Amino acid sequence: MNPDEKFTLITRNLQEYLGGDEMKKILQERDLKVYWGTATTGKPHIGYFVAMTKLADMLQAGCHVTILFADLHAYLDNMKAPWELLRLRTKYYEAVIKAMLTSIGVPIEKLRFVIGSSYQLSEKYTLDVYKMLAMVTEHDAKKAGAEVVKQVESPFMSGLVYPLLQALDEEYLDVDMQFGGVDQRKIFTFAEKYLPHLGYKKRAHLMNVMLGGLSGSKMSSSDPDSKIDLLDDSKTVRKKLAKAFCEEGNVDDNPILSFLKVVIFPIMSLQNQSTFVIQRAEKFGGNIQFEGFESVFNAFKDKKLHPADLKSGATDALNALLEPIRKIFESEELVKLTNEAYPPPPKAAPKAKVAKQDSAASSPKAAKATTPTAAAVVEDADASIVSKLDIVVGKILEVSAHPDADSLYVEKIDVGEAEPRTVVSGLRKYMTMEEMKGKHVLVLKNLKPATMRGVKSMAMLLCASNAENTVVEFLIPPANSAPGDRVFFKGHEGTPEPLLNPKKKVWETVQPDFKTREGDCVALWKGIEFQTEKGIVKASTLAGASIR
Ligand SMILES: N[C@@H](Cc1ccc(O)cc1)C(=O)O
Repeated sequence: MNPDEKFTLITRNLQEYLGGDEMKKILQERDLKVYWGTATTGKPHIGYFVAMTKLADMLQAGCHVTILFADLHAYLDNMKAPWELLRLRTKYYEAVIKAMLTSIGVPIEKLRFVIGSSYQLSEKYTLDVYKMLAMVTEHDAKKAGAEVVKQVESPFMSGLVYPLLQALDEEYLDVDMQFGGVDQRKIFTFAEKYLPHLGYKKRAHLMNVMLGGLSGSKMSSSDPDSKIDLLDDSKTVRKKLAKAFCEEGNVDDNPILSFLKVVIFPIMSLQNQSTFVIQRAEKFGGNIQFEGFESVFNAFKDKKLHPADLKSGATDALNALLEPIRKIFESEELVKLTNEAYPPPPKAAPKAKVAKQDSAASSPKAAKATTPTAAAVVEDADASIVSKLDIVVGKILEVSAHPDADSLYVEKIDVGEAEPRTVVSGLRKYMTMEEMKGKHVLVLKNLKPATMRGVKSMAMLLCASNAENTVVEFLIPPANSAPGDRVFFKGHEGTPEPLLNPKKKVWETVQPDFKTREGDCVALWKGIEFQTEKGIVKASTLAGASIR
């Protein structure tokens, strides 16, 4: 490969890169040195294939590739990985990433793997951190981390230090360029600005596209419906892809097409294949074949390729990538590591059966049959019906009076998604707009949207109210809550339904068992506390009150 060909391969399918001229200049003399870092937090999902595929390109183009397991960063970012679990998480990441690379045909012995804390605590590095602390403004540090570090109400200093260390890593890993998702952009430009202040060279930056989440926004480790775990079994993969957003003829907003474009086809091309086959039964017209991504893209755009067929082809291709990873993770050692690194929530209810059995849920008998003790939970899927509700923390961004109804407000609520949701609530009798604005609240996200006097409400605010219905107040999430934090009930954890089927009356079944506790106003379902990762949920003054 000549330098131009290398450059083309290194930069293909990227969303963006900075420092192309410098890269080209170096390529005239030698191969490039690059690193990709990952904070060892939640379990990696299939979105990571995008970066792995790119690393495969880079290796093919002669690059020296380093993978950084950024363990300290996982801790600095709001303790996404708690200190005790940090080593285990790092081991898990190492095993998963290596399995992914093997699965796409990358020879892992050609890569260098480094753990962040192995050099980030050295005297020299530490002194550089202090030097940066003395010259970076709080404003710049905050801005740099805004898309990467979890944003909370009372931010910790660790989140401000995070981008500083990421910038320094470029120097200490001795590379020409850093590669990462386009979400890293602000940290990358921060590094470009500050490394020269320390007398270090400014590096080039390469950014891959982010795979859209299956349900619309970005794929997130904390939203089980938005992501496909690398260890999901083939049936689950099929089911999740079947539900993914993929509108006929729509090529602009299509996670399935993106996945084919940035993962499947590049991997095929590295293996000198270009034919993509979608298996289809004879009675539906038999298999379909495509040469290159463009031909799939065009067929879909022209509505000659149906979403169901596209999904089916993508499912098979993805399952083929995941199968070797699943195999590797069957080993006793890795099963143990997985459980230790990601301890399952205590006494989790069996998830598998929850989905199909809810028809009986509308019968009051089924709902009342269980007692609030965790022991009663097991086996009976309906006993955990509450886990079907998708209740999350929201932040009220705006409130206005409904244009056509005296009792209603219209709010814009940030529920941790790309866009705030519009919510209509009958709260005008009970509180002022000023009392609502900026508040953290609980919202139920997966009721079927309802149009109220011409305004479509995309979620429901949960409130406590007294028996006479004269006092209504918000449920208050724990301190430091952030939009999108999910509410769960100990012993009844599960995956919420994407959208509740109104006929199954899940909300109607669960709601009568919602109460605030006598004495301390803690919100309960059948005596079990409303809880997020950060603590428990309460009403401010109403005890023994209903919740709706
Ligand atoms: N910021 C990266 C992790 C990372 C940390 C340190 C680095 O040097 C590089 C990358 C992420 O979001 O996962």
